[in-house]
Amino acid sequence: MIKVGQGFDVHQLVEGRPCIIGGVTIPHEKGLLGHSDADVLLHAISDAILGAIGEGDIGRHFPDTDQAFKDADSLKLLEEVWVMAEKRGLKLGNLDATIIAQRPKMAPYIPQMVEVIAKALKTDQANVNVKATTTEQLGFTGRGEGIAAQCIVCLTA
Ligand SMILES: Nc1ccn([C@@H]2O[C@H](COP(=O)(O)O)[C@@H](O)[C@H]2O)c(=O)n1
Ligand SMILES: C[C@@]1(CO)OP(=O)(O)OP(=O)(O)OC[C@H]1O
Repeated sequence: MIKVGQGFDVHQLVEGRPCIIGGVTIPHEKGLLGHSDADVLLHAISDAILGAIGEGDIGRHFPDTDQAFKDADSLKLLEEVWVMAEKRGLKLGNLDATIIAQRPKMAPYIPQMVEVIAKALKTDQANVNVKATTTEQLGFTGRGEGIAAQCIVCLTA
């Protein structure tokens, strides 16, 4: 059995917040705003997994109206989502994710993101691909107002 899912998320970039992406804190003059730590990449991955198993999205499981998730570590949320996939007898086939950001430069941090994500999903790093693109200064990402991420996953029984 093969299950596929896709996820997409956006968070605003503001001053006074840490810039945490893929479980890695990246030095930057702005950080991502959210109820949780606003890790846009881990949210897109979580939503892709939840999509693959027909379980809606992270807002359904970890509501932003619940103080329990205020400043929540999104890596812990991803680990909880992964338990739901494992309970269905599923393993990660592979995932492919894209961070959409004009700045900061993600490339130096991507190997560490892959390591963190592979560990959370109990898989080989070869099954996890993370990449980044600018939008050539166009749109909200291009103006540095926010960062987006998207992900597709393939889960196998
Ligand atoms: N925030 C980003 C955006 C891009 N990269 C890397 O730079 C390459 C060129 O980006 P383009 O948008 O001009 O295609 C891209 O392939 C990424 O490797 C990055 O590290 N951080
Ligand atoms: C992650 C959660 C946790 O309350 O809060 P946010 O950081 O606001 O992130 P979002 O991508 O809007 O998803 C909703 C919530 O699940």
